[in-house]
Amino acid sequence: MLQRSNERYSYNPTLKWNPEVEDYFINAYGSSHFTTISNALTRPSSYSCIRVNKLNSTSDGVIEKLSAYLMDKEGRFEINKCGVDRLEDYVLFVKGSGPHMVEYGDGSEKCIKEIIVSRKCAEAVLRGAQVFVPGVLACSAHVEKGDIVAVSVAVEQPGSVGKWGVGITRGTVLHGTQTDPHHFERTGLYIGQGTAMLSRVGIFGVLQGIAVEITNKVFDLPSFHDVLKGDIFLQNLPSIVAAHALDPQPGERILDMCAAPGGKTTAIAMLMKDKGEVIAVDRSHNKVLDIKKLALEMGLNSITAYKLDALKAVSGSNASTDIASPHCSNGETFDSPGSGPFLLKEMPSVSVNEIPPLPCKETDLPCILTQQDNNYGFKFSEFVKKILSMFVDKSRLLGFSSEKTQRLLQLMQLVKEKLPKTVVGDEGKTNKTYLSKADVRKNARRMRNGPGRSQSVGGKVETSKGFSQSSFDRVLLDAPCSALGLRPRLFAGEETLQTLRSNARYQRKMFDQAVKLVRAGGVIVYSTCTINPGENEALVRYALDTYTFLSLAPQNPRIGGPGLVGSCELSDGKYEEWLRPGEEDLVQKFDPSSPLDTIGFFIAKFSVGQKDALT
Ligand SMILES: C[S@@+](CC[C@H](N)C(=O)[O-])C[C@H]1O[C@@H](n2cnc3c(N)ncnc32)[C@H](O)[C@@H]1O
Repeated sequence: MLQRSNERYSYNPTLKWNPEVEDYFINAYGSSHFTTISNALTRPSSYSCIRVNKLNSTSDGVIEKLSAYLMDKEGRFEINKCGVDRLEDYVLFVKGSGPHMVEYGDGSEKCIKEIIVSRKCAEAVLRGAQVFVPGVLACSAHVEKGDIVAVSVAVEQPGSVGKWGVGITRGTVLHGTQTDPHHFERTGLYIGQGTAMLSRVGIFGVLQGIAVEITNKVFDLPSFHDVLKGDIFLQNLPSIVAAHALDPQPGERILDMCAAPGGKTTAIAMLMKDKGEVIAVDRSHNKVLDIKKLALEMGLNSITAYKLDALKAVSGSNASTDIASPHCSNGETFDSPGSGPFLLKEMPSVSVNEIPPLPCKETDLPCILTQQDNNYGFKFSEFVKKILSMFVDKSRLLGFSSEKTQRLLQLMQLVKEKLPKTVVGDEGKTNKTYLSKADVRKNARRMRNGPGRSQSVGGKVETSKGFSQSSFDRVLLDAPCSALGLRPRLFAGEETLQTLRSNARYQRKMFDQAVKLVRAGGVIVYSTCTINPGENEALVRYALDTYTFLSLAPQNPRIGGPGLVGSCELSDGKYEEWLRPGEEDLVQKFDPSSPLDTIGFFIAKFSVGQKDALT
């Protein structure tokens, strides 16, 4: 048996990149600096940055309330004002610690029980979160509620045909011996130890809740889940700085083009003292609900949120949308479906009883799909994929990360609940019962909007048809991007030069819309949470060269470093141009390895002169 008591596992991950991307970054940053950045990305920032909602009357004494909350955590966390000019009176840093050596085991000679979590789950744990049920991939046999478990992470490994994969499926049982097929993953990267809040059966039997409460963490940062809701907001320092760069004034009309979950939208509304109009749009229905919920929690009335594709933000605009959307900073994958005719119309009838009981394992999926095809003589797999394709980026459909699988399972459950009740006869012929048109419409709405919608604040989301040209004083484009600045990051190999360039094309199309929407004399702020110059400095070059009436404007506060000057030759022989001398100090680039210890981030602020007829 594998004995883990008193063994020590140091936290020392190496970030894996696609080799082409690595070469490109080395060219941009220099070899040793890029290694430093890459290493910094594998660690969380050493502090949590908290924005206090000054406008909320209950926020009085929030520092005291926060201190009391942190004191309850055995006084492990120090709280300080951030010390940055203009942010000093409302931005706090809560200092964490790490990496720590964790002693795995309960001190006894017994074989240690373990769980393996998905990478996304591990990244959240390293930032202070607990392990939630959907994040658990595998678990030792016989784990019971209250057991001490060691938590490790399944990081993507090179698989067959050049693809990356975790090589482990949800629900896997770990046997604790060296002959366990998952021994390799189990000797992987350990991120802490905690107490199981559910038994093994429970963990794989429910869809949500805390699976493990982490007690010994490799990185010790507090969890702010549900703490002082409405009074404080956990936000990265550069995001707060981006809202300041926009410099919104009370009474103005502001557009936040990619706004969900609303971190910067609410920061902007606060800076405007909630006077004026902040229009926040996002293309995802559920995410628009998130913005509305946050605005309501914070008591901000100046915010109006709409569902809108920012590529069509100018009313009457017919910008092409045939470019794959980047996966954005918050790990967004499930966008709500578009408004096209929903597939219930074409939905075949299925025997409700035959849809496999949930939960089932990811490995079961191909089997379920084929079985259903065989059983019913229609392509059940196509049916499920069709539903899925409305929620996830098609190109990543086959990736089946644990979150996606979980979502698929939820969807299948929903399908099961909402399908017309049919009975399969002896000969396999179906006797159909039909739903009324109203039921069909209601079901379609439920499936489109997700099960939680009726519980959400506001429930309804308005779709905007776009806005008139030059109708905003200021526009923030916090663009969806490759998110290669987010920390901690345990794997980066999924991004290729091709995906990075596709992101850049997408961002330029969005920027074109921003330029049309802002008035002459107004301001555009462009930001990303990536260190990729193709999505940052090259966007600035595109903007300045395409729209000669734009100029880079100074930012206040400016605490980030300079942008990259120069250009680089790409693999297809084309050149990517970055900044020109003199421009570098007008943008701010947050380097994750700098003493500010932030995520990687980029901000450019443009002043808009007299627009020419072409825009
Ligand atoms: C970087 S996140 C925005 C974070 C947000 N600004 C904040 O501070 O909380 C990018 C957002 O862009 C949205 N998005 C992606 N493509 C979009 C599009 N075509 N139109 C509108 N929103 C889009 C995503 O849904 C995601 O919420």
